[in-house]
Amino acid sequence: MTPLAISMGEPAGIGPDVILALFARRAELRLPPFIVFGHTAFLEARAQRLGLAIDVVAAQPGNAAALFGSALPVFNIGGMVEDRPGEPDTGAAGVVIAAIEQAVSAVRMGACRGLVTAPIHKGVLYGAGFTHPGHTEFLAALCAENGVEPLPVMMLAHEDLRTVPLTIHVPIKDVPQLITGRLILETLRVIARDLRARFGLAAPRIAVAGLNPHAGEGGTIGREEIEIIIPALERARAEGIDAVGPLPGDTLFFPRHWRQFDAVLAMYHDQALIPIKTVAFDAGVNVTLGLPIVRTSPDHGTAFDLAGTGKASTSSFLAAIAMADQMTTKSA
Ligand SMILES: NC(=O)C1=CN([C@@H]2O[C@H](COP(=O)(O)OP(=O)(O)OC[C@H]3O[C@@H](n4cnc5c(N)ncnc54)[C@H](O)[C@@H]3O)[C@@H](O)[C@H]2O)C=CC1
Ligand SMILES: NCC(=O)COP(=O)(O)O
Repeated sequence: MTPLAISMGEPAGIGPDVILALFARRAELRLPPFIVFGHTAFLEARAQRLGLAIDVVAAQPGNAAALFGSALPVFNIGGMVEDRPGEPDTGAAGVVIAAIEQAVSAVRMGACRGLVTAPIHKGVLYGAGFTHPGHTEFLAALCAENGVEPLPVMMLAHEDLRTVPLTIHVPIKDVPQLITGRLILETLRVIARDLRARFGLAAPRIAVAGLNPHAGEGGTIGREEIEIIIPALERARAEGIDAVGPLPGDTLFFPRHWRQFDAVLAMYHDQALIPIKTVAFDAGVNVTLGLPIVRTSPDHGTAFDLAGTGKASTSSFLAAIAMADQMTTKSA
């Protein structure tokens, strides 16, 4: 069976802990085979620290499934990575970045089915010269065809609540300038297409939040709704996209309201992520739409405070593996 690819993420964080903890329970959880793109010696050391009796073996995607029953298959990325939980080191950034690059390459070549990324620490990578805001944009760059990048769309998904931030990791002061009719329309196209293709929803219905309090209160508390969002929604509806809005962001996430929709397009990061992390921090999945590959991730970050302790919850990572498995099995 073609394995899933998992990128190791920030070594000072909980990503490696959670991968190892889940691998240790792979039979009980009936996990699909996966191969970790990371550093073998580091993963051995972290497993030992956590008291997990795991054999770590250098592998290739082609033999990962056969090894998975007896040892953790790792596509080794050369470099120096020390087992120092909670103590990030920019010296390991090259391995973290190369792990993502190699994993994407394996998925694009068909050697792996889909990609699950463990969390990276953006501040640490920026300190080492990484210029992409996060995985989402980096993955789009890695998936460029003839120099043209696909529009990557971040979705946080849990059961029937799915939220999408239109603008992602940008300062809040820049948000109004970044909200354009074109970005709204193109994002809605990606959401509608991937809700059909990846989530199997035949007729997706998308709610769109306003930017301003009370969605601008008829233009008296801001005019972005009237000047930008409403015209974009009219164009989307003319293309057959079932988009409703702009709806006030504060009442949209009242369960009776969001349950009427298959996804909510929010205008900025926290408007989209606070609701899902409030109702489903343990089981939310970050899935990137718009890419030619399947990519999922847990909704949490590196949690330096828990790294190396064995106390991190594995639920969200498990949900991310299950979603990648389901999406790639369907399309296989
Ligand atoms: N996909 C990714 O690569 C993501 C990366 N990050 C990055 O992670 C770093 C830290 O971000 P924070 O805002 O501190 O968020 P965080 O999710 O790392 O931690 C927030 C709080 O939640 C707790 N927590 C997180 N995951 C947990 C788990 N599995 N089990 C139990 N408790 C858990 C932490 O202990 C902490 O108290 C940042 O650099 C951020 O950019 C954040 C989200 C996703
Ligand atoms: N807040 C979500 C997050 O930080 C994940 O970003 P990305 O690395 O998936 O782009």
